[in-house]
Amino acid sequence: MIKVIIAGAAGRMGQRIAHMVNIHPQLTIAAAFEAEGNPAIGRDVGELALGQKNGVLIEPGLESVIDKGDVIIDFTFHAATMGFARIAAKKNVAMVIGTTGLTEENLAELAELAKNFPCVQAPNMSVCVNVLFKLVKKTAAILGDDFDIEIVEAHHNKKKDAPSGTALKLGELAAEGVNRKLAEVGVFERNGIIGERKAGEIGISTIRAADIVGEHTVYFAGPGERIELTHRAHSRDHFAKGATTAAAWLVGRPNGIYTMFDVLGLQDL
Ligand SMILES: NC(=O)C1=CN([C@@H]2O[C@H](COP(=O)(O)OP(=O)(O)OC[C@H]3O[C@@H](n4cnc5c(N)ncnc54)[C@H](O)[C@@H]3O)[C@@H](O)[C@H]2O)C=CC1
Ligand SMILES: O=C(O)C1=N[C@H](C(=O)O)C[C@H](O)C1
Repeated sequence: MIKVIIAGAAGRMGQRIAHMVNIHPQLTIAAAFEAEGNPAIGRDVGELALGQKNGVLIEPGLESVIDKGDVIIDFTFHAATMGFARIAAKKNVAMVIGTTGLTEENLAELAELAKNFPCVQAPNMSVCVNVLFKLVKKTAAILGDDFDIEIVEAHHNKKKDAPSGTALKLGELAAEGVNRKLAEVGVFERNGIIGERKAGEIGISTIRAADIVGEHTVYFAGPGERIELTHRAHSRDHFAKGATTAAAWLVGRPNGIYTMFDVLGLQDL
C-alpha cells in the first residue's frame, strides 16, 4: 500500500481527502498533521473525518510525520505549502499540491525544488474541470478575436484567495487560445467610469457567497450570440478523488512537476 500523509487534515478538503484515501484500494492513511495550535491536534483523524477511529492522530507540523509516508497530499494555504515542498524536496517524498493562491515566485521556486521530488500541482483536481480547461483553449482558438471572453467564478464565503486558481487557469488557457497572455490582457476589477471594453481583454469576476462549493463559467460572446461553458461542483469529493488518483499515479515517477493533464492522460488532446 502507498502511505499517504494528509496536510491540513482538519480542513474542508483535508477531511474529504481522508475519506477518499480510506476507500482507495492502493492508498492508506499513514499520518495527518495540522498547523501548530490547531484544536484538532491530538484528535484521531478517523474519528474526525471517517465516523470511526483509525488510530492515526493529527500531529503538529510536517517534520514530525514526514518519515512515515510515501506521498503528501496538500490542500492548505500557499505559504504553508511552500514550506512543505522544501521539506519534501530534502526528503525526496512525493507531493500532490491542490492549494491555490501560489504566486509566480512560489511556482518558480516549486519548479526548482521539484528537481528533487516528484510533484503534481494543479488548481483543480476534478476530471470535468480538466476537460473544461481543454474545451476553453480550443473554443477560444476556434472563435478567435471577434468574441469577447469573460470568466465568472463563485465560491463559499470562507475562501481566502481570489480569483480562484481555476479561474486564473481558465483565463491563461483562453488567452493562449487567442495567442495572448493573461498577464497582459486580464482585467480583474471594473468600477466607475472605466470606458468601453477594450478588444482582447479577458475579464475575471468573483462571487463569494454562503456554501457554494465552486462554480466557473467562461463566456465567449460574439455578435448576436454566445457560448457559455460552465462547471458546477456538487461536492468536494471529486476534487479529493482527483487528488488520490494523482497520489497513486505519482509515487515512483521521476522527479519533476506534473499536472492533472499528465495524471489523466489529457496532455496531447
Ligand atoms: N486543487 C483543487 O482541486 C482544490 C483546491 N482547493 C484549495 O485547497 C486549499 C484549502 O481549501 P479548504 O480545504 O477549503 O481550506 P480550509 O481552510 O478548510 O483547510 C485548510 C487547512 O489547512 C490547515 N493549515 C493551514 N496552514 C497549515 C500549516 N502550516 N500546517 C498544517 N496545516 C495547515 C488549516 O488549519 C486548515 O485546516 C485552498 O487553497 C483551496 O483553494 C480546494 C478545493 C479543490
Ligand atoms: O477553495 C475552494 O473551495 C476551491 N478552490 C479551488 C480554486 O481556487 O480554483 C478549486 C475549487 O473550485 C474549490
